[in-house]
Amino acid sequence: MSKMRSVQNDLFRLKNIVFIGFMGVGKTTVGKLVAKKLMRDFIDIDQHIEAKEGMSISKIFETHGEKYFRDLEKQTISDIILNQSLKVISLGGGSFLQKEIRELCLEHCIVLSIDLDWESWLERFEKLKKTRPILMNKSLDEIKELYNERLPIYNICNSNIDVKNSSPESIADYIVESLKYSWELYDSDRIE
Ligand SMILES: Nc1ncnc2c1ncn2[C@@H]1O[C@H](COP(=O)(O)OP(=O)(O)OP(=O)(O)O)[C@@H](O)[C@H]1O
Ligand SMILES: O=C(O)C1=C[C@@H](O)[C@@H](O)[C@H](O)C1
Ligand SMILES: [Mg+2]
Repeated sequence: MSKMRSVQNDLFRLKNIVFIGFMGVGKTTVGKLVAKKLMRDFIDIDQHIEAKEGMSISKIFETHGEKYFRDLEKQTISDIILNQSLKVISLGGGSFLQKEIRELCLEHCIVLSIDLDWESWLERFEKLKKTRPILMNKSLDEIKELYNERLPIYNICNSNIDVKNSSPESIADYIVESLKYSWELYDSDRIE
């Protein structure tokens, strides 16, 4: 009995891994670590846009408005996903709300949602509020409403990762182990 790796399996292994989730849950922090552990290149969409535009996300919102940023986000993500493979990509927290981005990611990538409960998220709020324009000028009640509104969208994914009380390193280890397991499972299904 020999183990044959099919073309389909090779394609599965080439897929980009995409992290989604609410602002500040750790997509950038964990994505970078996962990329390193899998020896893949890492792309953070917010950082990519900042470099391309030569200004911070806050400044882009301030100068051009949110619509301009959302269009840029859609264009950037589509271009990367349709033209690159084997990457680990962390999306901006609001991008998955756009239907086109969601459909593209779900069709072409492995989509992992990083989930952090509201109480744990609140502990990070002070650190986040200066650099996330969406959090500025909003009361905590309004932010909680936004958090709850977005939850069902982040649940449209291939897998949810609950990160409460875990260090970035241990979250990344867990994700890498789970991915390797699913790749092996896929292999063993194909024993001929
Ligand atoms: N597992 C963790 N435990 C404690 N702090 C964390 C953890 N993961 C990330 N952080 C901290 O939380 C903050 C936000 O993390 P990060 O920038 O990775 O979030 P993000 O999901 O990429 O946010 P955004 O959607 O705004 O890009 C950072 O200060 C980071 O150091
Ligand atoms: O959740 C959001 O809407 C955002 C999250 C950040 O990653 C940035 O993309 C930007 O601040 C908007
Ligand atoms: Mg980020």
